[in-house]
Amino acid sequence: MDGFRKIIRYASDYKSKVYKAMTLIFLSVIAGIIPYIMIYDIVIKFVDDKPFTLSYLLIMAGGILLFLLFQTIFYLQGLGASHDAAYDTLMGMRVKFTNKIMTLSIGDIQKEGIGKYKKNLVDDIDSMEAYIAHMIPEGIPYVVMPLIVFIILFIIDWRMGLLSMGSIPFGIIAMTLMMRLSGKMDDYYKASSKANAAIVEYIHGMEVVRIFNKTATSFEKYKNAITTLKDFTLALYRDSWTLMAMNAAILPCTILLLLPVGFSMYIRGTLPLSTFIFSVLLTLSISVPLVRLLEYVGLLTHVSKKINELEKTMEQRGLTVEDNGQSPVGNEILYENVVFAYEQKDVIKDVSFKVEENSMTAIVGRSGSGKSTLAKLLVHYWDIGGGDITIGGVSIKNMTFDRLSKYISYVAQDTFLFNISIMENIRIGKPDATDEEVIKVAKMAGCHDFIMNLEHGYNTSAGDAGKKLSVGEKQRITIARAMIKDAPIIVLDEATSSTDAENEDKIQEALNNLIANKTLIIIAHRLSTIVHADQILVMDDGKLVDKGTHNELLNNSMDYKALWDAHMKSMEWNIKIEEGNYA
Ligand SMILES: Nc1ncnc2c1ncn2[C@@H]1O[C@H](COP(=O)(O)OP(=O)(O)OP(=O)(O)O)[C@@H](O)[C@H]1O
Repeated sequence: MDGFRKIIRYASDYKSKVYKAMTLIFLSVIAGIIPYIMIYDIVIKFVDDKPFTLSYLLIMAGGILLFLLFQTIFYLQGLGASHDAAYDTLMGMRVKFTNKIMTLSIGDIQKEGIGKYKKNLVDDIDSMEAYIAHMIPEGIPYVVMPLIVFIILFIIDWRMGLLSMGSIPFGIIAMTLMMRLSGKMDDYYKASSKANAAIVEYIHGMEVVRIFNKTATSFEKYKNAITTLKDFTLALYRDSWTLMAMNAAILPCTILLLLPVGFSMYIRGTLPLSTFIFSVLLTLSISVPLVRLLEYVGLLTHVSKKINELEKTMEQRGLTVEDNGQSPVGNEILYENVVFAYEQKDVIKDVSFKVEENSMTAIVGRSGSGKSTLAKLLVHYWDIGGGDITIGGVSIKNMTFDRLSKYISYVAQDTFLFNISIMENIRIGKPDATDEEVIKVAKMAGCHDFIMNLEHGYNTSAGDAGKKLSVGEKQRITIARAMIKDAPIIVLDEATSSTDAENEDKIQEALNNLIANKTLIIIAHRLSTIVHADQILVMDDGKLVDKGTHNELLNNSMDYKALWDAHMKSMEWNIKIEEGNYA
Protein backbone atom coordinates (compact mmCIF):
# COMPACT_ATOMS: atom_id res chain seq x y z
CA MET A 1 0.00 0.00 0.00
CA ASP A 2 3.02 2.23 0.50
CA GLY A 3 3.71 2.36 -3.26
CA PHE A 4 0.05 3.14 -3.90
CA ARG A 5 0.13 6.03 -1.41
CA LYS A 6 3.28 7.42 -3.03
CA ILE A 7 1.85 7.24 -6.55
CA ILE A 8 -1.31 9.00 -5.40
CA ARG A 9 0.92 11.69 -3.92
CA TYR A 10 2.71 12.25 -7.24
CA ALA A 11 -0.54 12.17 -9.22
CA SER A 12 -2.24 14.53 -6.77
CA ASP A 13 -0.55 17.46 -8.53
CA TYR A 14 -2.95 16.74 -11.39
CA LYS A 15 -6.03 16.09 -9.24
CA SER A 16 -8.64 17.54 -11.60
CA LYS A 17 -7.53 15.28 -14.46
CA VAL A 18 -7.44 12.23 -12.19
CA TYR A 19 -10.93 13.02 -10.84
CA LYS A 20 -12.25 13.49 -14.37
CA ALA A 21 -10.84 10.12 -15.40
CA MET A 22 -12.23 8.42 -12.29
CA THR A 23 -15.70 9.90 -12.82
CA LEU A 24 -15.83 8.79 -16.45
CA ILE A 25 -14.65 5.26 -15.66
CA PHE A 26 -17.09 5.09 -12.76
CA LEU A 27 -19.95 6.10 -15.07
CA SER A 28 -18.83 3.41 -17.50
CA VAL A 29 -18.97 0.84 -14.67
CA ILE A 30 -22.50 1.93 -13.71
CA ALA A 31 -23.55 1.87 -17.37
CA GLY A 32 -22.14 -1.67 -17.49
CA ILE A 33 -24.23 -2.88 -14.51
CA ILE A 34 -27.57 -1.56 -15.84
CA PRO A 35 -27.83 -4.04 -18.81
CA TYR A 36 -27.57 -6.94 -16.28
CA ILE A 37 -30.49 -5.49 -14.34
CA MET A 38 -32.48 -5.07 -17.58
CA ILE A 39 -31.71 -8.63 -18.66
CA TYR A 40 -32.84 -9.75 -15.22
CA ASP A 41 -36.16 -7.95 -15.74
CA ILE A 42 -36.72 -9.74 -19.05
CA VAL A 43 -35.76 -13.13 -17.62
CA ILE A 44 -38.08 -12.68 -14.64
CA LYS A 45 -40.96 -11.95 -16.95
CA PHE A 46 -40.24 -15.20 -18.79
CA VAL A 47 -39.77 -17.21 -15.60
CA ASP A 48 -42.83 -15.84 -13.81
CA ASP A 49 -44.87 -16.12 -17.00
CA LYS A 50 -45.77 -12.44 -16.88
CA PRO A 51 -47.20 -10.78 -20.01
CA PHE A 52 -44.86 -8.58 -22.06
CA THR A 53 -45.23 -6.84 -25.39
CA LEU A 54 -42.95 -6.70 -28.40
CA SER A 55 -42.42 -2.98 -27.85
CA TYR A 56 -41.28 -3.77 -24.26
CA LEU A 57 -38.71 -6.21 -25.67
CA LEU A 58 -37.55 -3.71 -28.30
CA ILE A 59 -37.25 -0.92 -25.71
CA MET A 60 -35.29 -3.20 -23.38
CA ALA A 61 -33.00 -4.38 -26.23
CA GLY A 62 -32.47 -0.78 -27.34
CA GLY A 63 -31.82 0.23 -23.71
CA ILE A 64 -29.25 -2.54 -23.27
CA LEU A 65 -27.46 -1.51 -26.47
CA LEU A 66 -27.58 2.13 -25.46
CA PHE A 67 -26.09 1.46 -22.04
CA LEU A 68 -23.40 -0.77 -23.54
CA LEU A 69 -22.65 2.09 -25.92
CA PHE A 70 -22.50 4.51 -22.96
CA GLN A 71 -20.22 2.11 -21.17
CA THR A 72 -17.81 2.05 -24.14
CA ILE A 73 -17.92 5.82 -24.66
CA PHE A 74 -17.36 6.59 -20.97
CA TYR A 75 -14.59 4.02 -20.81
CA LEU A 76 -12.74 5.40 -23.83
CA GLN A 77 -13.16 8.98 -22.63
CA GLY A 78 -12.02 7.96 -19.16
CA LEU A 79 -9.02 6.15 -20.58
CA GLY A 80 -8.07 9.25 -22.58
CA ALA A 81 -8.39 11.42 -19.46
CA SER A 82 -6.40 8.98 -17.36
CA HIS A 83 -3.58 8.90 -19.92
CA ASP A 84 -3.63 12.67 -19.89
CA ALA A 85 -3.27 12.61 -16.10
CA ALA A 86 -0.62 9.87 -16.31
CA TYR A 87 1.65 11.65 -18.77
CA ASP A 88 1.33 14.91 -16.83
CA THR A 89 2.28 13.01 -13.68
CA LEU A 90 5.26 11.37 -15.42
CA MET A 91 6.39 14.73 -16.71
CA GLY A 92 6.01 16.20 -13.21
CA MET A 93 8.03 13.33 -11.75
CA ARG A 94 10.75 13.79 -14.36
CA VAL A 95 10.95 17.51 -13.69
CA LYS A 96 11.16 16.89 -9.92
CA PHE A 97 13.75 14.19 -10.46
CA THR A 98 15.86 16.32 -12.82
CA ASN A 99 15.68 19.25 -10.38
CA LYS A 100 16.85 16.89 -7.65
CA ILE A 101 19.79 15.68 -9.74
CA MET A 102 20.76 19.32 -10.25
CA THR A 103 21.13 19.72 -6.49
CA LEU A 104 23.32 16.62 -6.04
CA SER A 105 27.05 16.90 -5.87
CA ILE A 106 28.85 15.80 -9.02
CA GLY A 107 30.82 13.40 -6.82
CA ASP A 108 27.64 11.62 -5.68
CA ILE A 109 26.43 11.32 -9.25
CA GLN A 110 29.74 9.84 -10.39
CA LYS A 111 29.74 7.43 -7.45
CA GLU A 112 26.26 6.10 -8.19
CA GLY A 113 26.91 5.89 -11.93
CA ILE A 114 25.06 7.47 -14.83
CA GLY A 115 23.25 4.18 -15.55
CA LYS A 116 21.37 4.39 -12.26
CA TYR A 117 20.06 7.87 -12.96
CA LYS A 118 19.17 6.94 -16.52
CA LYS A 119 17.21 3.94 -15.20
CA ASN A 120 15.43 6.14 -12.64
CA LEU A 121 14.61 8.88 -15.09
CA VAL A 122 13.59 6.74 -18.06
CA ASP A 123 12.70 3.17 -17.11
CA ASP A 124 11.40 3.53 -13.55
CA ILE A 125 9.28 6.57 -14.27
CA ASP A 126 8.03 5.02 -17.53
CA SER A 127 6.80 1.97 -15.67
CA MET A 128 4.47 4.21 -13.65
CA GLU A 129 2.48 4.96 -16.80
CA ALA A 130 0.53 1.70 -16.77
CA TYR A 131 -0.24 2.26 -13.17
CA ILE A 132 -1.31 5.86 -13.20
CA ALA A 133 -3.09 5.65 -16.55
CA HIS A 134 -5.05 2.56 -15.58
CA MET A 135 -4.93 1.80 -11.91
CA ILE A 136 -5.96 5.08 -10.35
CA PRO A 137 -8.94 5.77 -12.58
CA GLU A 138 -9.93 2.17 -13.16
CA GLY A 139 -8.73 0.43 -10.03
CA ILE A 140 -10.83 2.49 -7.67
CA PRO A 141 -14.13 1.92 -9.53
CA TYR A 142 -13.17 -1.72 -9.85
CA VAL A 143 -13.05 -1.91 -6.07
CA VAL A 144 -16.27 0.05 -5.70
CA MET A 145 -18.23 -1.97 -8.25
CA PRO A 146 -17.84 -5.39 -6.58
CA LEU A 147 -18.62 -3.69 -3.27
CA ILE A 148 -21.90 -2.31 -4.64
CA VAL A 149 -22.78 -5.72 -6.05
CA PHE A 150 -21.98 -7.49 -2.76
CA ILE A 151 -24.10 -4.96 -0.83
CA ILE A 152 -27.07 -5.42 -3.24
CA LEU A 153 -26.78 -9.21 -2.92
CA PHE A 154 -26.58 -9.05 0.88
CA ILE A 155 -29.70 -6.88 0.91
CA ILE A 156 -31.63 -9.25 -1.39
CA ASP A 157 -30.50 -12.44 0.36
CA TRP A 158 -27.48 -12.57 2.68
CA ARG A 159 -26.77 -16.16 1.67
CA MET A 160 -26.35 -15.07 -1.96
CA GLY A 161 -24.06 -12.28 -0.77
CA LEU A 162 -21.81 -14.76 1.02
CA LEU A 163 -21.81 -17.29 -1.83
CA SER A 164 -20.90 -14.62 -4.40
CA MET A 165 -17.66 -14.07 -2.50
CA GLY A 166 -16.71 -17.74 -2.91
CA SER A 167 -13.68 -17.23 -5.17
CA ILE A 168 -12.18 -14.36 -3.17
CA PRO A 169 -10.41 -16.45 -0.47
CA PHE A 170 -8.51 -18.28 -3.26
CA GLY A 171 -7.45 -14.93 -4.65
CA ILE A 172 -6.30 -13.69 -1.25
CA ILE A 173 -4.26 -16.86 -0.59
CA ALA A 174 -2.57 -16.65 -4.01
CA MET A 175 -1.84 -12.93 -3.58
CA THR A 176 -0.36 -13.49 -0.10
CA LEU A 177 1.91 -16.21 -1.48
CA MET A 178 2.98 -13.91 -4.30
CA MET A 179 3.77 -11.10 -1.86
CA ARG A 180 6.15 -13.51 -0.11
CA LEU A 181 8.29 -13.44 -3.24
CA SER A 182 9.41 -9.88 -2.52
CA GLY A 183 12.93 -11.11 -1.61
CA LYS A 184 13.28 -12.51 -5.12
CA MET A 185 11.93 -9.26 -6.45
CA ASP A 186 14.69 -7.35 -4.63
CA ASP A 187 17.29 -9.57 -6.36
CA TYR A 188 15.59 -8.90 -9.67
CA TYR A 189 15.67 -5.11 -9.18
CA LYS A 190 19.28 -5.09 -8.06
CA ALA A 191 20.22 -7.15 -11.12
CA SER A 192 18.24 -4.82 -13.33
CA SER A 193 20.08 -1.76 -11.92
CA LYS A 194 23.45 -3.44 -12.46
CA ALA A 195 22.54 -4.41 -16.03
CA ASN A 196 21.60 -0.81 -16.76
CA ALA A 197 24.85 0.52 -15.34
CA ALA A 198 26.83 -2.10 -17.29
CA ILE A 199 25.11 -1.20 -20.56
CA VAL A 200 25.78 2.53 -20.13
CA GLU A 201 29.41 1.90 -19.15
CA TYR A 202 29.96 -0.49 -22.05
CA ILE A 203 28.61 1.90 -24.66
CA HIS A 204 30.30 4.90 -23.03
CA GLY A 205 33.68 3.19 -22.98
CA MET A 206 33.34 1.72 -26.45
CA GLU A 207 36.17 3.88 -27.82
CA VAL A 208 38.64 2.70 -25.14
CA VAL A 209 37.43 -0.88 -25.53
CA ARG A 210 38.20 -0.78 -29.23
CA ILE A 211 41.53 1.05 -28.94
CA PHE A 212 42.84 -1.47 -26.42
CA ASN A 213 41.13 -4.38 -28.10
CA LYS A 214 39.37 -5.25 -24.84
CA THR A 215 36.16 -6.30 -26.55
CA ALA A 216 36.15 -9.75 -25.00
CA THR A 217 36.82 -8.75 -21.37
CA SER A 218 34.55 -5.70 -21.45
CA PHE A 219 31.80 -7.63 -23.10
CA GLU A 220 32.17 -10.31 -20.44
CA LYS A 221 31.18 -7.87 -17.66
CA TYR A 222 28.20 -6.68 -19.69
CA LYS A 223 27.23 -10.24 -20.57
CA ASN A 224 27.43 -11.35 -16.92
CA ALA A 225 25.15 -8.50 -15.85
CA ILE A 226 22.59 -9.44 -18.49
CA THR A 227 22.83 -13.17 -17.70
CA THR A 228 22.31 -12.48 -13.98
CA LEU A 229 19.29 -10.34 -14.82
CA LYS A 230 17.89 -13.12 -17.01
CA ASP A 231 18.42 -15.70 -14.24
CA PHE A 232 16.72 -13.58 -11.58
CA THR A 233 13.85 -12.69 -13.91
CA LEU A 234 13.21 -16.32 -14.79
CA ALA A 235 13.49 -17.39 -11.13
CA LEU A 236 10.94 -14.75 -10.19
CA TYR A 237 8.51 -15.75 -12.90
CA ARG A 238 8.98 -19.49 -12.32
CA ASP A 239 7.87 -19.02 -8.72
CA SER A 240 5.07 -16.63 -9.42
CA TRP A 241 3.44 -17.72 -12.62
CA THR A 242 1.71 -20.84 -11.19
CA LEU A 243 0.15 -18.64 -8.54
CA MET A 244 -0.70 -16.01 -11.12
CA ALA A 245 -2.32 -18.57 -13.41
CA MET A 246 -4.29 -20.11 -10.49
CA ASN A 247 -5.47 -16.73 -9.45
CA ALA A 248 -6.41 -15.62 -12.93
CA ALA A 249 -8.41 -18.82 -13.41
CA ILE A 250 -10.21 -19.02 -10.05
CA LEU A 251 -10.83 -15.41 -9.01
CA PRO A 252 -13.08 -14.52 -11.99
CA CYS A 253 -15.22 -17.62 -11.29
CA THR A 254 -17.45 -15.59 -9.02
CA ILE A 255 -20.26 -18.13 -9.45
CA LEU A 256 -17.99 -20.94 -8.21
CA LEU A 257 -20.14 -21.52 -5.09
CA LEU A 258 -23.17 -19.44 -5.94
CA LEU A 259 -24.23 -21.51 -8.95
CA PRO A 260 -24.23 -25.06 -7.42
CA VAL A 261 -25.27 -24.08 -3.88
CA GLY A 262 -27.86 -21.53 -5.07
CA PHE A 263 -29.29 -24.06 -7.50
CA SER A 264 -29.67 -26.70 -4.79
CA MET A 265 -31.38 -24.10 -2.58
CA TYR A 266 -33.78 -23.35 -5.40
CA ILE A 267 -34.47 -27.09 -5.92
CA ARG A 268 -35.14 -27.47 -2.19
CA GLY A 269 -37.50 -24.49 -2.40
CA THR A 270 -35.57 -22.25 -0.01
CA LEU A 271 -34.64 -19.72 -2.73
CA PRO A 272 -36.98 -18.04 -5.25
CA LEU A 273 -35.91 -18.60 -8.86
CA SER A 274 -35.94 -14.84 -9.55
CA THR A 275 -33.48 -14.16 -6.70
CA PHE A 276 -31.27 -17.00 -7.90
CA ILE A 277 -31.12 -15.72 -11.50
CA PHE A 278 -30.61 -12.12 -10.40
CA SER A 279 -27.76 -13.16 -8.10
CA VAL A 280 -26.06 -15.18 -10.86
CA LEU A 281 -26.31 -12.28 -13.33
CA LEU A 282 -25.08 -9.68 -10.88
CA THR A 283 -22.24 -11.89 -9.70
CA LEU A 284 -21.12 -12.48 -13.28
CA SER A 285 -20.87 -8.70 -13.79
CA ILE A 286 -18.02 -8.41 -11.27
CA SER A 287 -15.72 -11.04 -12.71
CA VAL A 288 -14.01 -8.59 -15.10
CA PRO A 289 -13.41 -5.92 -12.42
CA LEU A 290 -11.97 -8.57 -10.09
CA VAL A 291 -9.53 -9.81 -12.76
CA ARG A 292 -8.41 -6.24 -13.52
CA LEU A 293 -8.01 -5.60 -9.82
CA LEU A 294 -5.83 -8.65 -9.55
CA GLU A 295 -3.58 -7.37 -12.34
CA TYR A 296 -3.17 -4.09 -10.52
CA VAL A 297 -2.30 -5.74 -7.21
CA GLY A 298 0.48 -7.66 -9.02
CA LEU A 299 1.69 -4.47 -10.66
CA LEU A 300 1.57 -2.61 -7.36
CA THR A 301 4.43 -4.68 -5.94
CA HIS A 302 6.57 -3.88 -9.00
CA VAL A 303 5.76 -0.20 -8.99
CA SER A 304 6.26 0.02 -5.26
CA LYS A 305 9.83 -1.23 -5.69
CA LYS A 306 10.51 1.19 -8.53
CA ILE A 307 9.07 4.12 -6.67
CA ASN A 308 11.22 3.22 -3.68
CA GLU A 309 14.28 3.36 -5.95
CA LEU A 310 13.20 6.80 -7.11
CA GLU A 311 12.53 7.93 -3.57
CA LYS A 312 16.03 6.86 -2.56
CA THR A 313 17.43 9.28 -5.13
CA MET A 314 14.91 11.96 -4.17
CA GLU A 315 15.97 11.59 -0.54
CA GLN A 316 19.69 11.75 -1.35
CA ARG A 317 21.27 14.65 0.49
CA GLY A 318 21.73 17.49 -1.98
CA LEU A 319 24.25 20.29 -1.81
CA THR A 320 23.69 22.91 0.89
CA VAL A 321 21.95 25.96 -0.54
CA GLU A 322 20.56 28.48 1.91
CA ASP A 323 19.79 31.41 -0.34
CA ASN A 324 19.57 34.62 1.65
CA GLY A 325 18.83 36.80 -1.37
CA GLN A 326 21.92 38.92 -0.64
CA SER A 327 23.51 40.23 -3.83
CA PRO A 328 27.29 40.20 -4.18
CA VAL A 329 28.92 43.60 -4.22
CA GLY A 330 31.49 43.39 -6.99
CA ASN A 331 33.14 40.16 -8.05
CA GLU A 332 35.99 39.79 -5.64
CA ILE A 333 36.47 36.12 -4.77
CA LEU A 334 37.64 35.02 -1.35
CA TYR A 335 38.68 31.52 -0.31
CA GLU A 336 38.95 31.38 3.49
CA ASN A 337 40.52 28.32 5.12
CA VAL A 338 38.88 26.02 2.58
CA VAL A 339 39.03 22.32 3.37
CA PHE A 340 37.68 19.55 1.15
CA ALA A 341 37.89 15.76 0.96
CA TYR A 342 36.66 13.23 -1.59
CA GLU A 343 35.12 10.56 0.63
CA GLN A 344 37.96 10.11 3.15
CA LYS A 345 40.77 11.60 1.05
CA ASP A 346 41.79 15.17 1.98
CA VAL A 347 42.35 17.01 -1.28
CA ILE A 348 42.20 20.70 -0.34
CA LYS A 349 43.91 21.54 2.93
CA ASP A 350 43.19 24.89 4.55
CA VAL A 351 43.55 27.05 1.45
CA SER A 352 43.03 30.84 1.64
CA PHE A 353 43.49 33.45 -1.10
CA LYS A 354 41.82 36.45 -2.65
CA VAL A 355 41.06 37.12 -6.32
CA GLU A 356 40.66 40.83 -7.04
CA GLU A 357 37.86 41.94 -9.33
CA ASN A 358 38.86 41.96 -13.03
CA SER A 359 42.20 40.32 -12.31
CA MET A 360 43.74 37.13 -13.61
CA THR A 361 44.66 34.36 -11.19
CA ALA A 362 46.37 31.22 -12.38
CA ILE A 363 46.48 27.99 -10.40
CA VAL A 364 49.50 25.81 -11.11
CA GLY A 365 50.90 22.67 -9.56
CA ARG A 366 51.81 19.08 -10.27
CA SER A 367 49.20 16.69 -11.58
CA GLY A 368 46.86 15.68 -8.76
CA SER A 369 47.81 18.63 -6.55
CA GLY A 370 44.17 19.79 -6.38
CA LYS A 371 44.01 22.59 -8.98
CA SER A 372 40.79 21.53 -10.70
CA THR A 373 39.12 20.65 -7.42
CA LEU A 374 39.94 24.09 -6.02
CA ALA A 375 38.34 25.76 -9.05
CA LYS A 376 35.34 23.45 -9.12
CA LEU A 377 34.56 24.30 -5.50
CA LEU A 378 33.86 27.86 -6.65
CA VAL A 379 31.05 26.63 -8.91
CA HIS A 380 29.68 24.56 -6.00
CA TYR A 381 30.26 21.10 -7.53
CA TRP A 382 30.64 19.87 -3.95
CA ASP A 383 30.00 21.26 -0.47
CA ILE A 384 33.26 22.26 1.16
CA GLY A 385 34.23 20.53 4.39
CA GLY A 386 35.29 23.70 6.19
CA GLY A 387 35.97 27.40 5.68
CA ASP A 388 34.07 29.53 3.19
CA ILE A 389 34.13 30.75 -0.40
CA THR A 390 32.56 34.13 -1.10
CA ILE A 391 31.86 36.19 -4.21
CA GLY A 392 31.43 39.90 -3.60
CA GLY A 393 31.04 39.17 0.12
CA VAL A 394 28.29 36.52 -0.28
CA SER A 395 29.00 32.88 0.50
CA ILE A 396 28.37 30.63 -2.50
CA LYS A 397 26.20 28.38 -0.33
CA ASN A 398 23.89 31.38 0.18
CA MET A 399 23.20 31.55 -3.55
CA THR A 400 20.91 29.27 -5.56
CA PHE A 401 22.57 27.46 -8.46
CA ASP A 402 20.74 29.79 -10.83
CA ARG A 403 22.07 32.86 -9.11
CA LEU A 404 25.58 31.50 -8.78
CA SER A 405 25.57 30.46 -12.42
CA LYS A 406 24.86 34.06 -13.47
CA TYR A 407 28.19 35.10 -11.96
CA ILE A 408 30.40 32.34 -13.29
CA SER A 409 31.17 30.75 -16.63
CA TYR A 410 33.06 27.51 -16.19
CA VAL A 411 34.94 26.34 -19.26
CA ALA A 412 35.90 22.76 -18.55
CA GLN A 413 38.72 20.71 -20.07
CA ASP A 414 36.27 18.27 -21.57
CA THR A 415 34.21 19.91 -24.24
CA PHE A 416 30.64 18.76 -24.06
CA LEU A 417 28.30 19.49 -26.91
CA PHE A 418 24.64 18.53 -26.66
CA ASN A 419 23.16 16.71 -29.62
CA ILE A 420 21.35 19.81 -30.85
CA SER A 421 22.35 22.30 -33.52
CA ILE A 422 25.59 24.25 -33.16
CA MET A 423 23.46 27.40 -32.94
CA GLU A 424 21.54 26.00 -29.94
CA ASN A 425 24.73 24.68 -28.37
CA ILE A 426 26.14 28.20 -28.26
CA ARG A 427 22.77 29.69 -27.25
CA ILE A 428 22.77 27.55 -24.07
CA GLY A 429 24.91 30.34 -22.62
CA LYS A 430 22.10 32.84 -23.13
CA PRO A 431 18.77 31.22 -24.02
CA ASP A 432 17.18 34.46 -25.29
CA ALA A 433 20.10 35.36 -27.57
CA THR A 434 19.18 36.16 -31.18
CA ASP A 435 20.80 34.31 -34.08
CA GLU A 436 22.79 37.46 -34.83
CA GLU A 437 24.21 37.53 -31.29
CA VAL A 438 25.20 33.85 -31.57
CA ILE A 439 26.94 34.48 -34.88
CA LYS A 440 28.70 37.54 -33.45
CA VAL A 441 30.24 35.57 -30.54
CA ALA A 442 31.02 32.66 -32.84
CA LYS A 443 33.08 35.07 -34.93
CA MET A 444 34.84 36.40 -31.81
CA ALA A 445 35.58 32.84 -30.68
CA GLY A 446 36.96 31.97 -34.11
CA CYS A 447 34.22 29.44 -34.90
CA HIS A 448 32.32 31.15 -37.69
CA ASP A 449 34.44 29.98 -40.63
CA PHE A 450 34.50 26.28 -39.79
CA ILE A 451 30.80 26.34 -38.82
CA MET A 452 29.93 27.84 -42.22
CA ASN A 453 31.86 25.02 -43.87
CA LEU A 454 29.58 22.42 -42.24
CA GLU A 455 26.78 21.03 -44.38
CA HIS A 456 23.98 22.97 -42.68
CA GLY A 457 26.09 25.73 -41.16
CA TYR A 458 24.83 26.78 -37.73
CA ASN A 459 21.92 24.35 -38.04
CA THR A 460 24.18 21.30 -38.27
CA SER A 461 23.50 19.07 -35.30
CA ALA A 462 26.45 18.70 -32.96
CA GLY A 463 26.10 14.91 -33.23
CA ASP A 464 26.67 15.01 -37.00
CA ALA A 465 29.20 17.81 -36.76
CA GLY A 466 31.00 16.21 -33.80
CA LYS A 467 32.63 13.65 -36.06
CA LYS A 468 33.91 16.38 -38.36
CA LEU A 469 35.12 18.81 -35.70
CA SER A 470 38.59 18.82 -34.22
CA VAL A 471 39.15 18.98 -30.46
CA GLY A 472 40.24 22.60 -30.83
CA GLU A 473 37.14 23.51 -32.83
CA LYS A 474 34.88 21.95 -30.23
CA GLN A 475 36.76 23.88 -27.57
CA ARG A 476 36.15 27.13 -29.42
CA ILE A 477 32.41 26.38 -29.53
CA THR A 478 32.38 25.97 -25.75
CA ILE A 479 34.32 29.23 -25.46
CA ALA A 480 31.66 30.93 -27.63
CA ARG A 481 29.01 29.49 -25.30
CA ALA A 482 30.77 30.99 -22.29
CA MET A 483 31.30 34.25 -24.15
CA ILE A 484 27.61 34.74 -24.93
CA LYS A 485 26.77 34.09 -21.29
CA ASP A 486 28.89 37.12 -20.44
CA ALA A 487 29.30 36.23 -16.76
CA PRO A 488 31.66 38.51 -14.82
CA ILE A 489 33.79 35.59 -13.55
CA ILE A 490 35.42 33.03 -15.84
CA VAL A 491 36.87 29.78 -14.56
CA LEU A 492 38.95 28.18 -17.23
CA ASP A 493 40.32 24.67 -16.92
CA GLU A 494 42.98 24.81 -19.58
CA ALA A 495 43.08 21.74 -21.77
CA THR A 496 46.10 19.50 -21.23
CA SER A 497 45.90 17.97 -24.68
CA SER A 498 47.91 20.04 -27.04
CA THR A 499 46.23 20.80 -30.30
CA ASP A 500 48.14 21.82 -33.41
CA ALA A 501 49.86 25.20 -33.32
CA GLU A 502 47.33 26.91 -35.58
CA ASN A 503 44.41 25.70 -33.47
CA GLU A 504 46.22 26.70 -30.30
CA ASP A 505 46.69 30.26 -31.59
CA LYS A 506 43.02 30.44 -32.46
CA ILE A 507 41.99 29.09 -29.04
CA GLN A 508 44.26 31.65 -27.40
CA GLU A 509 42.72 34.42 -29.49
CA ALA A 510 39.21 33.23 -28.55
CA LEU A 511 40.18 33.14 -24.90
CA ASN A 512 41.59 36.63 -25.04
CA ASN A 513 38.19 37.83 -26.31
CA LEU A 514 36.41 35.82 -23.63
CA ILE A 515 38.37 37.09 -20.68
CA ALA A 516 38.57 40.79 -21.51
CA ASN A 517 37.38 42.79 -18.48
CA LYS A 518 36.53 39.68 -16.48
CA THR A 519 37.67 38.17 -13.22
CA LEU A 520 39.56 35.14 -14.40
CA ILE A 521 40.72 32.00 -12.65
CA ILE A 522 42.71 29.75 -14.95
CA ILE A 523 43.94 26.27 -14.16
CA ALA A 524 47.11 26.35 -16.14
CA HIS A 525 48.90 23.36 -17.54
CA ARG A 526 51.09 25.36 -19.91
CA LEU A 527 52.84 27.96 -17.78
CA SER A 528 53.80 30.12 -20.75
CA THR A 529 50.14 31.15 -21.09
CA ILE A 530 49.98 32.64 -17.60
CA VAL A 531 53.25 34.54 -17.17
CA HIS A 532 51.30 37.82 -17.22
CA ALA A 533 48.79 36.70 -14.56
CA ASP A 534 48.21 39.17 -11.70
CA GLN A 535 48.80 36.32 -9.27
CA ILE A 536 49.81 32.71 -9.58
CA LEU A 537 48.84 30.18 -6.90
CA VAL A 538 51.15 27.21 -6.54
CA MET A 539 49.43 24.07 -5.25
CA ASP A 540 51.16 21.01 -3.86
CA ASP A 541 49.36 18.05 -2.32
CA GLY A 542 46.20 20.09 -1.66
CA LYS A 543 48.08 22.95 0.01
CA LEU A 544 48.65 26.43 -1.31
CA VAL A 545 52.44 26.54 -0.99
CA ASP A 546 53.29 29.83 -2.72
CA LYS A 547 51.66 32.79 -4.41
CA GLY A 548 52.87 35.80 -6.36
CA THR A 549 53.58 37.02 -9.87
CA HIS A 550 55.63 34.98 -12.33
CA ASN A 551 58.81 36.93 -11.61
CA GLU A 552 58.31 36.89 -7.84
CA LEU A 553 57.77 33.15 -7.86
CA LEU A 554 60.71 32.44 -10.14
CA ASN A 555 62.89 34.11 -7.51
CA ASN A 556 61.20 32.87 -4.35
CA SER A 557 59.39 29.59 -4.98
CA MET A 558 61.30 26.34 -5.40
CA ASP A 559 58.09 24.57 -6.41
CA TYR A 560 57.26 27.12 -9.09
CA LYS A 561 60.83 27.15 -10.36
CA ALA A 562 60.70 23.36 -10.71
CA LEU A 563 57.38 23.57 -12.58
CA TRP A 564 58.73 26.31 -14.85
CA ASP A 565 61.90 24.37 -15.65
CA ALA A 566 59.86 21.28 -16.44
CA HIS A 567 57.63 23.36 -18.68
CA MET A 568 60.58 24.87 -20.54
CA LYS A 569 62.03 21.41 -21.05
CA SER A 570 58.75 20.15 -22.51
CA MET A 571 58.63 23.19 -24.81
CA GLU A 572 62.12 22.35 -26.07
CA TRP A 573 60.95 18.79 -26.70
CA ASN A 574 57.96 20.05 -28.65
CA ILE A 575 60.17 22.25 -30.81
CA LYS A 576 62.52 19.32 -31.45
CA ILE A 577 59.59 17.08 -32.37
CA GLU A 578 58.18 19.72 -34.71
CA GLU A 579 61.62 20.07 -36.34
CA GLY A 580 61.91 16.30 -36.61
CA ASN A 581 65.03 16.36 -34.43
CA TYR A 582 64.52 13.67 -31.77
CA ALA A 583 68.13 13.11 -30.91
N1 LIG B 1 35.77 12.67 -8.32
C1 LIG B 1 36.84 12.34 -7.58
N2 LIG B 1 36.71 11.38 -6.62
C2 LIG B 1 37.75 11.04 -5.86
N3 LIG B 1 39.00 11.59 -5.96
C3 LIG B 1 39.18 12.54 -6.89
C4 LIG B 1 38.11 12.97 -7.75
N4 LIG B 1 38.59 13.92 -8.57
C5 LIG B 1 39.89 14.10 -8.24
N5 LIG B 1 40.24 13.27 -7.24
C6 LIG B 1 41.54 13.19 -6.59
O1 LIG B 1 41.80 14.45 -5.98
C7 LIG B 1 43.14 14.83 -6.16
C8 LIG B 1 43.18 16.21 -6.83
O2 LIG B 1 42.64 16.08 -8.12
P1 LIG B 1 42.52 17.34 -9.10
O3 LIG B 1 41.86 16.88 -10.35
O4 LIG B 1 41.94 18.48 -8.39
O5 LIG B 1 44.07 17.63 -9.38
P2 LIG B 1 44.71 18.52 -10.51
O6 LIG B 1 45.84 19.22 -9.86
O7 LIG B 1 43.70 19.37 -11.19
O8 LIG B 1 45.24 17.41 -11.49
P3 LIG B 1 45.51 17.49 -13.09
O9 LIG B 1 46.54 18.54 -13.32
O10 LIG B 1 46.03 16.13 -13.41
O11 LIG B 1 44.19 17.79 -13.75
C9 LIG B 1 43.79 13.75 -6.99
O12 LIG B 1 44.50 12.91 -6.11
C10 LIG B 1 42.65 13.02 -7.63
O13 LIG B 1 42.97 11.65 -7.75
